[in-house]
This record gives sequence, structure tokens and C-alpha cells, in this order.
Amino acid sequence: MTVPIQVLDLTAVILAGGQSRRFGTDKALAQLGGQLLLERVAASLAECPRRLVLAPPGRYALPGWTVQPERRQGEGPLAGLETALAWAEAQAGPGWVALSGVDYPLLTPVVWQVLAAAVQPGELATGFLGTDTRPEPMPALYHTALRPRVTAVLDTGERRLRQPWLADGGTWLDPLAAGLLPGILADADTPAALQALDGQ
Ligand SMILES: Nc1nc2c(ncn2[C@@H]2O[C@H](COP(=O)(O)OP(=O)(O)OP(=O)(O)O)[C@@H](O)[C@H]2O)c(=O)[nH]1
Repeated sequence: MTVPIQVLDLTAVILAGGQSRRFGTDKALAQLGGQLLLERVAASLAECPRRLVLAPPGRYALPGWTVQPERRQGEGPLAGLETALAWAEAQAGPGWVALSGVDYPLLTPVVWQVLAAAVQPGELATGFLGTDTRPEPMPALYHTALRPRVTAVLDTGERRLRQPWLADGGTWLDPLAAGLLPGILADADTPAALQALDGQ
């Protein structure tokens, strides 16, 4: 019998090393409801026993979290996933990483519980479908066994996290059918998008 995955089995990793070009200022330090976006995402993952923020040295300090750069620093989110998987495996052996960007300020622990409960034996990714019905690379769970594939793709020069091969070996849930509140996965990658979330 397979034992279901729980949030307590996950290694939390927040990608926080981007350029925030569309936002215009560092979006991790933007606020919603009086709280930094980085802190809000971190709060959704607070139950995870291992917690890592991938960001350039000295950019942020987050109590209870390890903050360090990824191995291929500044090379984009796929390089962040590679380091996330390596770090998780070094900490706890084979297992699942809960991966988020800093720009999902409405995430709650329930989102991660839903993903953990949906993990299927033998699959390597579990996430949500976007409004365009394509898999969204974050927030999502990735298994450490994906790392050789991620490394091989990075070595070809590819840097995007949205990869068809990531979606192929995974479970991708319709968020509303999975019981999530509408809008909970909203992405605040511009000031207007963040403003639209004010009051939620
Ligand atoms: N650690 C790490 N995180 C990254 C990197 N690039 C993007 N991110 C993070 O990944 C998430 C999604 O990033 P994007 O919104 O696509 O990129 P961005 O650079 O932050 O923003 P834009 O410049 O507007 O594209 C955000 O939380 C970023 O902080 C990177 O090279 N390293």
C-alpha cells in the first residue's frame, strides 16, 4: 500500500531571484495586507520541515528559512528548480519539493495540502492547470528524481520552467474542481495585478 504524501513530507522552496522587470521594483518586497509578498508565500509553507529561499546572497533574510543562491545563479527558474531538487535530496533523501515563486500572495496551506493529497505513485510532478488549461509550473510539487532531466535540459541552454516534459509525467488539477477558492493562485507579476488583489 502506498502511504499518501502530506505537507509534513515536503521541502519548501521559494524562487526569489528574478529581475521583477514587469513589476518595476522588487516584487518580493511589495506588500499586500501589510505583509511582504515573500512573507505571505513563506507563511503558506510554514508547516514544511525544510525551508529554502533561492535568491542572490544578502538580498533577503527570512527567519526560519535558509536563504542562498542557486548553483547556476541568475539563470532563471529552471536553474532554481535544479538547485531546489538537489538541496531537498541532500537534506532528506528522495522526496517532494513544494515550489513557489514570490508572486503568489494568496496561497494558503490548503493549496499545498490539496497538491500533496493528489500525488500519484510513480509520477514526478503535481500541479494545477491555468485558465488556458495548460499546466502552471508554480505552485507545484516536483520529485527529486526529476533532477537529472532538469540538468540535462539546462545543459542544452534552455532556461524556462514551463516545459512540456514536466507536464507529461505529472498530475495536473483543475483548481476549482479540486476545491480551491477562485483566485487563490493569482500571480502578482505587475503592480496592477497586485492592486487587483487588494482586499482579498
Ligand atoms: N532563484 C531564482 N529565482 C528566479 C529566477 N528568475 C525568476 N525567479 C523567480 O521565479 C518567479 C517567477 O519569475 P518571473 O516572474 O517569471 O521572473 P522575474 O524575473 O521575477 O520577473 P520579470 O522580470 O517581470 O519576468 C519569481 O518568484 C522570481 O523571483 C532566478 O534566476 N533565480
